Amino acid sequence: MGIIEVSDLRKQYGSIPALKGISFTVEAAERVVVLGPNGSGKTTTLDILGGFLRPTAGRARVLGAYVPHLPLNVRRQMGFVFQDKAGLYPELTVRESLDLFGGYYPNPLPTSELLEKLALADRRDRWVRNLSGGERRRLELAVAILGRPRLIFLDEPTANLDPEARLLIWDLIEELTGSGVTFILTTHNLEEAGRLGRRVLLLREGELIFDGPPQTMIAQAGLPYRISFRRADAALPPALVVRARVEGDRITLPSLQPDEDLLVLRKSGVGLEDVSIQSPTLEEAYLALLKGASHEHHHPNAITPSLAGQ
Ligand SMILES: Nc1ncnc2c1ncn2[C@@H]1O[C@H](COP(=O)(O)OP(=O)(O)OP(=O)(O)O)[C@@H](O)[C@H]1O
Repeated sequence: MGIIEVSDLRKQYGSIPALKGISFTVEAAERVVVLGPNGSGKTTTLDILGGFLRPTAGRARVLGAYVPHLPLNVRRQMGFVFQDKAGLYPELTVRESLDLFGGYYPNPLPTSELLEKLALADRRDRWVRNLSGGERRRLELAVAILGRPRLIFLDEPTANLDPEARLLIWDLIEELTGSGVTFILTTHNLEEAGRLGRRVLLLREGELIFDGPPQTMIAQAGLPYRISFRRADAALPPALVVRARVEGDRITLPSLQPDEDLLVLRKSGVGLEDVSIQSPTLEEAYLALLKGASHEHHHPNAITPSLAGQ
């Protein structure tokens, strides 16, 4: 049984279809990044899985219970950082907040350990109302993990954070995954998605158009690699010269088969120096797949055959 099992989930806000029937399963200790443009249904998905929002149709089972009625013993195993929805009390200090929320759980992490982990030790006596945005986010994360949850939802956990705070959060997420915690998070930062996401769910207009590892997403987009090398005297083979971009003594060649093209180059006697092969980025793949999906999306089943097998 998966930690999360979603089947043909739909959400309609009046006449707005926010989710048009998505299905997926998440296993223990997976780290799933939900990607998609503004309004594609990411927050709606997390809200439904957290038990905060009733789906219009379809089913979602979380830790063995069906949403939206998640019993207390299930909710105690879940942690959340949601945009602008954290129930922090402005008139409490950081330490008082952790002590208060810790009281809700049978075996909370010690406050001192949380302060240390989230680099909040020197802010322990500051009122929540006076915390900076980044400090507040770190406190929200501390509250999310203090009950030792098995499943953590993070909606844009590092939005507007400085690079240091972002790294601290990435390290914490990786550490917790190592101890078996399951994460489902959203981000608009493709670097973050590539770093954290062992699996990507890509939403567009309420439809799931890709589900798989970031590397597969890059491959799926069918974008060229870039072979780059320094110019030598010999001419490029005519088959490749039409694709080459020349800048000073550096030549860049877009290539769908970099290994084959390199072989052709080497055989042709072109002296290659400083050769590098650059893969398309996750961001390029993201943009390409969304464009492909927009092309398809007037058809009733918007998942293209090549994506459907993922
Ligand atoms: N309470 C609501 N009432 C009406 N429409 C809503 C409501 N909440 C969300 N929507 C609409 O549902 C769609 C999906 O919204 P959702 O917040 O899930 O998108 P998102 O992918 O999280 O976007 P973002 O990246 O901007 O956070 C959008 O068109 C949004 O306007």
